[in-house]
Amino acid sequence: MPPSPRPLGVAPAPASYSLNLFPRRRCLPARHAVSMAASHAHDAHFLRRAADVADRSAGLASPHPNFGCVIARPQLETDDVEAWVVGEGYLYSQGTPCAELLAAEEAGEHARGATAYLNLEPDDCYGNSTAVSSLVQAGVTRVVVGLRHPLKHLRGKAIQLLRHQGIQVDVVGEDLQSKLFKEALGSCLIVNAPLLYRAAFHVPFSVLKYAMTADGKIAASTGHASWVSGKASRGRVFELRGRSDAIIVGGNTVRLDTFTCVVDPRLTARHVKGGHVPVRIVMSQSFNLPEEANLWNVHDAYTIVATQRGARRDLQKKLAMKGVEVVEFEMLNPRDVMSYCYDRGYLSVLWECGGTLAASAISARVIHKVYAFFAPKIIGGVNAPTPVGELGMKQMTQAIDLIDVSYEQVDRDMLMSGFLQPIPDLSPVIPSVDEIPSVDPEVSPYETNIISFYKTWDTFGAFANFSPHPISLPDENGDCFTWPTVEHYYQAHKFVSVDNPQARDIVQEIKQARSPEEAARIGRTRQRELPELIGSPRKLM
Ligand SMILES: Nc1c(N[C@@H]2O[C@H](COP(=O)(O)O)[C@@H](O)[C@H]2O)[nH]c(=O)[nH]c1=O
Repeated sequence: MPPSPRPLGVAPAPASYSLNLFPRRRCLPARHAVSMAASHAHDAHFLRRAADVADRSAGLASPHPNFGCVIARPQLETDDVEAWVVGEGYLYSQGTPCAELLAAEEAGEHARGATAYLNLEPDDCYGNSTAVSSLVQAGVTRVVVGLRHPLKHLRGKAIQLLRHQGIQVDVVGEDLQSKLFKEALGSCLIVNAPLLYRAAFHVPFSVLKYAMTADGKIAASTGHASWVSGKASRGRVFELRGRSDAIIVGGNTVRLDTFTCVVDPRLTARHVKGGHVPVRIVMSQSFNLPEEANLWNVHDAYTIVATQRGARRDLQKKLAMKGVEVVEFEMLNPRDVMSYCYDRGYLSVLWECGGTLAASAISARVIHKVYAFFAPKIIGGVNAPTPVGELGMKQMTQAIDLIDVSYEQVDRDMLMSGFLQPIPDLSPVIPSVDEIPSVDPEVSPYETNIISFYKTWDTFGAFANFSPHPISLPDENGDCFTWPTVEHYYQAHKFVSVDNPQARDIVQEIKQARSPEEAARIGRTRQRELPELIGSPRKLM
């Protein structure tokens, strides 16, 4: 609870201010009308604080975003800007009062003439006790917004409503352009990275977490893994789980830990009593799972087993009797499971799986961030498992570079975290249709019917060659063949029109490639090595 501010004894300040950025050291008498320019430095400071406040709802508010609201007004009696905060709040669960209402209630009369800082444009606009009505009734005269709402049907609505109520609304990157906002904007993006990724890619924000010894192993060759990382690191893992809607492990993790009686995983966020308990998802194509396991105790947490259609129906029934939900997929793969999680409203998923499944998820481009705990120990073991299995990369130059990498020591361990794909910054975004004429009458709202699909994770990424979905087409003999991806089909058809056994072998090799990346690598390499086998383009269909 911020210290209650001393009344300034002033009438609500006008909507715009002019602040003496270098106030004289002596305290001005409080009766002086407070005037302050919207100082970018102060705005950035409070916006960053709003993002930090919003982060308190991580894992609790899903599928709602993490909203934070800080209401502040200058107090000339003190240089301590923290004392300028008169109220703050965050959405602490679904169906609870919005952050703006909580902040306004805390600020009371001190909200009049103050500025409200929001990490994200509110979503609930219409009706009482909503973000907009709370700010209007509180009497704030200015609102600073970090990010417009990323969901198109909500984008720009609250901003427009607040402006219609005569409140000055400054959006970072639009009305507020200054490098001073770089860090605060970064905080606004990160605190809602799950929502931004979900809105952009239509899959939950996925984090791959593993603990690895200094010699690159996640367990001994026997599978024994208790523990690689220390207690403090495992505490951080509990926090990560507490922010996630679901945790994913492979069947091997359950089998291994249970059969070797090593650590029968529970995958619960045991750091706080009564904290958020994520769903546990086991991906197992064969359904070759133990009848008894901690994970089947649904009193700890809800458990889902994702499997291939028809796998071990007898065991499915037994687990279903224990309250485990079994979901069957035509072809069990990370992207389909993530689409399923998207449909269930999950924002954030934590993958705590073995290397095979981790590689498959990375290849399917559903992993967005990595948390790697490095432990200062050596275990050795030629067959000891490693964090990521086969990605089809044969040259180090193909390695995926992490971006926005952070390093942190956690007791004796080192935590490295980084993004595999940049946070999709949906701002500056196209303002909602009815705002466009006021923004730029020349721009038709339908200008944006051009689509791009450079990457499989673009909105229309399904049109990209690498998009992980099969296509069935007649081959040169007229027989229907199902290609794993368009890339497989494209690379193979460089060689089909040459009647040569080597060319036919290459086509077979590409057909068997386990990923579009591998198909591309084979096609390009063979094309470079044997240009004479490249056929003249002919009707491919
Ligand atoms: N051994 C190991 C990890 N192993 C992961 O944690 C799971 C067991 O966690 P729990 O079910 O909470 O006991 C296990 O299934 C595997 O996914 N994680 C780590 O952070 N550090 C470690 O040293």
